[in-house]
Amino acid sequence: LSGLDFFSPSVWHKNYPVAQGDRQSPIDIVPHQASHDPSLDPVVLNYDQCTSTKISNSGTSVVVEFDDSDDRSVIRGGPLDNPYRLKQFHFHWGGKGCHGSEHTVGGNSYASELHLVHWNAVKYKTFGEAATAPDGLAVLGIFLETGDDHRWLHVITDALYTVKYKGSVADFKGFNPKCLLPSSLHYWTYLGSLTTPPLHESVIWVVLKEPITVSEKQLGKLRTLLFSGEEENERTRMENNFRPPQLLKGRKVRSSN
Ligand SMILES: Cc1cc(C)cc(S(N)(=O)=O)c1
Ligand SMILES: [Zn+2]
Repeated sequence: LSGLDFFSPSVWHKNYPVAQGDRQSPIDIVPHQASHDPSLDPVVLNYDQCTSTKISNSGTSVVVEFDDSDDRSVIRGGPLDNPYRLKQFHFHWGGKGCHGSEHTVGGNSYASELHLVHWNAVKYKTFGEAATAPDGLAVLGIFLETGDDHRWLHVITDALYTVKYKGSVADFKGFNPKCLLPSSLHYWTYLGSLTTPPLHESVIWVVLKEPITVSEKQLGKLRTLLFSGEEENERTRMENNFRPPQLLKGRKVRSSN
């Protein structure tokens, strides 16, 4: 089995017909076609009280989970009518030297993309319920470009050996993702979906314009993860776990200032 069998966007529509829906993600963002909307407020991230709980290998990415039993860490403002509670973050990346972001900008990919997933706990009782509602989730997308080492990413990459195989989970406490934010919170926003099955059309996307910088060495450590489980005799490296851009289908992308 090649890595392709573990991550095959081109066949998802067979089991998930919504893959060909009207608000699928990711998309190619064309900056000059995005409409600047002066009514768009800045996005506000209250991550001060948030701490992580677990790190896991979901079989498609490495996921850091948070305690979302109260509003200790939320995103609000921007295009959002309510505060959305931080649930988890994860990454998408390419193969050695290849690009691996999901959203592209003017047709250009970044090396990787970080997704901070939040849910609308004002309107919905559980994450699962929010994940199927049109305004249920808000995902903050941050591009990663290669250059110098990121001074805090090593906290995550140093823990990856504990979750090498699909299905593994390990304690991962005390990590605050505010250290992964770029200096500017200027963003593009549009209505979209989860980018891996079940591809629910439940995401308000907020994609930051400014990338963060990580080193090729740090990205390479993400590729030591495996798509496969410990019991499988195939050792399939986790890489190229990104879905390509989907059709805009008439949607408008708005731009904060
Ligand atoms: C399947 C899935 C679940 C979650 C929570 C988030 C995503 S994504 N990549 O759209 O942020 C995908
Ligand atoms: Zn994602």
